[in-house]
Amino acid sequence: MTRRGAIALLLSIAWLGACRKHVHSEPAAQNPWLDAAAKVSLGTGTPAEDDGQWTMPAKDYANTRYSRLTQITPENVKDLKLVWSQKTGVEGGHEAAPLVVGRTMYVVTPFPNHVLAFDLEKPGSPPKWTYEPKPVPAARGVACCDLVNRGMAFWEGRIYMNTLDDFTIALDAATGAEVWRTKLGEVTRGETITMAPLVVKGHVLVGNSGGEMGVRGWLTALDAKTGSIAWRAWSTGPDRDVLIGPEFKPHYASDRGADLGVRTWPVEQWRIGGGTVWGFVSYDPELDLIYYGTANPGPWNHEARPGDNKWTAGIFARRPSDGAAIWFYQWSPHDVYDHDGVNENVLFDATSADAKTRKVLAHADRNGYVYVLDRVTGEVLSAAPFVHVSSSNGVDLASGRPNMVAALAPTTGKVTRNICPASAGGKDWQPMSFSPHTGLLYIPHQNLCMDEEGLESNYVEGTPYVGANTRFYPGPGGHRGVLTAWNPMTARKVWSIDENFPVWSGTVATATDVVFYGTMDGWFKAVHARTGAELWKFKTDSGVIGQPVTYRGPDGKQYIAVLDGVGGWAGAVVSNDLDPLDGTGAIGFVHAMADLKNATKKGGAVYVFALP
Ligand SMILES: O=C(O)c1cc(C(=O)O)c2c(n1)C(=O)C(=O)c1cc(C(=O)O)[nH]c1-2
Repeated sequence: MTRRGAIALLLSIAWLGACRKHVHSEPAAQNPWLDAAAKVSLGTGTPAEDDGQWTMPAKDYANTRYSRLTQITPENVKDLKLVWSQKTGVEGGHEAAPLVVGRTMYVVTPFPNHVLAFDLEKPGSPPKWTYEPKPVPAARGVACCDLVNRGMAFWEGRIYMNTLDDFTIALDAATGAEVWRTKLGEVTRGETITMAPLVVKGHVLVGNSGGEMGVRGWLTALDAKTGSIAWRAWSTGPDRDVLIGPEFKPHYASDRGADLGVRTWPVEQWRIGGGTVWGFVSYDPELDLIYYGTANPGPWNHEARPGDNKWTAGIFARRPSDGAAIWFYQWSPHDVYDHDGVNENVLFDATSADAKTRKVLAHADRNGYVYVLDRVTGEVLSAAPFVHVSSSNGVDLASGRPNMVAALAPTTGKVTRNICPASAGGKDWQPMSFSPHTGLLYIPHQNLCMDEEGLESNYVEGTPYVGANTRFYPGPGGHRGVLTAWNPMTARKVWSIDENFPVWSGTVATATDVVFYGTMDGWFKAVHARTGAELWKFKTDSGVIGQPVTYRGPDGKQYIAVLDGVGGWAGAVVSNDLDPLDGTGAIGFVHAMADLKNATKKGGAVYVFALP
């Protein structure tokens, strides 16, 4: 078949798969944490937030993206109207959540990372101030997956932001004046920053990107007042660099022992071994622990790095004051697929069928499993596939390790086919929401498999260090995107909506059982949280990969806001003007996205909706 023929076939398969809705049921295992009688609640670890505002991308420290606002309901959401919209002035992958603090909305764009403050009190919400940090253009050349920025954080009168060229900056929220800026990394080494900072007890927590460039990952805490660096916890290397000390008590034996961040790697490989920290950070104020994931070990070609490659592709619990590691768990020991481990961790309380209550976290990993972990100890309570998984056969709860299918591990010079999920995973960075009202997670994700061939790779500072040829294509069913409503206490899908393109936006859930999400072909949708029934949709100019938010405006009304501007890894074919006929583009993602150019165009705007 010709390449064009193959693409046409792929398109028609994908189209057939678009927008179907499924209701699913599978028997649950014998596990008191997997039982219809198990209950969830927001729990004592979640402080009561002011639902009128949205001060951090994840809404709250627990990363719920859940709002208690009730004006917009399943009955009246069909009447939602666009009340204002403004272009950001930048066209590219807009992944950020707008922040709303008091009477102002704050938006950050992809590179060059402009910040816009909109006055919500004036008609049309005109800009109040803008800030341009002027990152160096060289940062564009080393970002792996588009030039994105996932948002900012508000804390005590200041806005905290990161730039693609490795600065963290504090701005006066009232005026946009720069208060301090601190350089955290080196673009010349391939380091960038795309993640949203989180402020915890006066520390701004920031992690780096560059796992595809031989960067060594870290999470850094800065003093929110002064910008000075309080601590840095590396994701590889000796215990002293990883801030592993006497308090470190991982649940699984394979995470215990001295200097595993060195000893689980070939000599010196940990220095260029990845484990970057580019996802969302959660915080439990009661346990006083932060939770965050570490990304893939580098290079992708795993034959260059035998061993578990600690502490990559896992999750750390740390104390925010000094960064001390408390526990670690590795989703994907010796990750062979770039499955990373940075997806968000949503904190809530769970009561098992036998009436034991534990503080847990839920995590939908790129490796295809939704995990529920005890967040005090790091023990895995359950792990169940939420997408088609061929690369492993379940997770062994005794060891915590996935049962990998050896025959599907890619090798150098040979193409291994039908690896599911693809490198981008069952779900990538796009954050899910959690409703304590329905007890469900609303997971935006993709349905992609891949073929992969390992390549020899040599490390040259500041250049790609991947060592793999990959080719992504739709998974079973032919649709490339899914919104799944998932019960973490039965490990069952309750309903799902198939979308033609990967669902690369965040989701938000409200107390009235409305869930919002966006599609890469530019639909912003509201669905019923209990059934998945479509209730409303609006067509934006460009595809939506941003994180929707909801807030109470100065007039007392409930608003919904979202950014459009297609891009990210999945949308790089449009945002980076890649040739749709060259399937190797964006490390093989373009092969699955050749038709996106026909469905949407570049953009970048904020859209705000309300009832009349
Ligand atoms: O290893 C890394 O440092 C790193 C960084 C990033 C990033 O900063 O955007 C992504 C990834 N990896 C990655 O694996 C990935 O799937 C991904 C998707 C996206 C996106 O914004 O759509 N970024 C990234």
